[in-house]
Amino acid sequence: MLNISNLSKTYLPEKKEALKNIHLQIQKGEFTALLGQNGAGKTTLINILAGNVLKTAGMVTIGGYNLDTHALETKRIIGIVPQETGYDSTFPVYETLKKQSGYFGMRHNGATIDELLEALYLTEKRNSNIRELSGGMKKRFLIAKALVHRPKILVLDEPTAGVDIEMRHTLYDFLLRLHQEGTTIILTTHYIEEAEKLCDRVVIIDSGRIIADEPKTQLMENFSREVTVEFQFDFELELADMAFLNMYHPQIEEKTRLQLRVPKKDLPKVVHMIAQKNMAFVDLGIEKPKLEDIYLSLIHR
Ligand SMILES: Nc1ncnc2c1ncn2[C@@H]1O[C@H](COP(=O)(O)OP(=O)(O)OP(=O)(O)O)[C@@H](O)[C@H]1O
Repeated sequence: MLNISNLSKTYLPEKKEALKNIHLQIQKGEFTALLGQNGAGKTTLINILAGNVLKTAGMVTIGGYNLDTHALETKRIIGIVPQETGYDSTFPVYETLKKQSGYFGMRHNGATIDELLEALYLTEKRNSNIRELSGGMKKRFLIAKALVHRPKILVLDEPTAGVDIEMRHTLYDFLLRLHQEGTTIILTTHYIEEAEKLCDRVVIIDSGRIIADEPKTQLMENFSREVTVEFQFDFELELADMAFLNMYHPQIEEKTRLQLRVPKKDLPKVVHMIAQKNMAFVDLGIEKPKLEDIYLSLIHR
């Protein structure tokens, strides 16, 4: 669906290398998170796909069309939701979406626009000037604008930044529905829980390079070889009595909870070691690392 090879971008005149030899293949129907710190190169990549920034080297095909030779065709396949909310216009919402449809030769898609306005909670604002929308409404308007031509791929550059929590969850539901209906989605975000909740693949960019690209479950699996295990007892514990567990870094919380860091393969052994000491626990919890921990450990590696 999207094929990026040897993609590089150097901004002149400072010769800032924003992307360094990027390779990325996105299959139809994937929901991919593109993560990276400020300045990692995410927006540059999206702007290249949108045709707003010229690449320095490499090849991009979108839905089989080469971006260099078939720019117009690529625009029909992809919908881009830009990061900035500086989008300003004195035109009304509905009229702008209608005009946007016109660019793609879609003249009778009033029903699609109505549906989008409804799903994005903008129906009441259909006749308002875009300038009068709040930041969060503008974001939703930009999503509608990217979708009026029913693109097969939707790319969103931090769609939920500055959007309140309730509306963020509404957007998650909207994106999940869109994905279920077959749209391929690429999402950049700084909210790791967003990637965790929505995406099935995680690509991490650092200083213009892809440093991780894996199915989310695989990435988490690779990093979750060690888990935190917490045993709850109904009597008070002494750290000195836990020396037999020293290799698992024992810690006592609120006198009755014992926390250990245990490689997964040692879990049965640890339970056995505790049972052998006649320490009957009343509850047991296992905490796997979160995507956030994995992300931080990768970019600081
Ligand atoms: N027009 C430009 N001219 C020169 N340098 C630029 C330009 N646009 C971006 N850069 C630089 O390229 C690098 C990548 O920037 P980019 O905006 O792609 O990062 P990002 O990952 O989207 O960051 P953020 O999370 O802050 O949006 C940064 O060092 C940035 O300063």
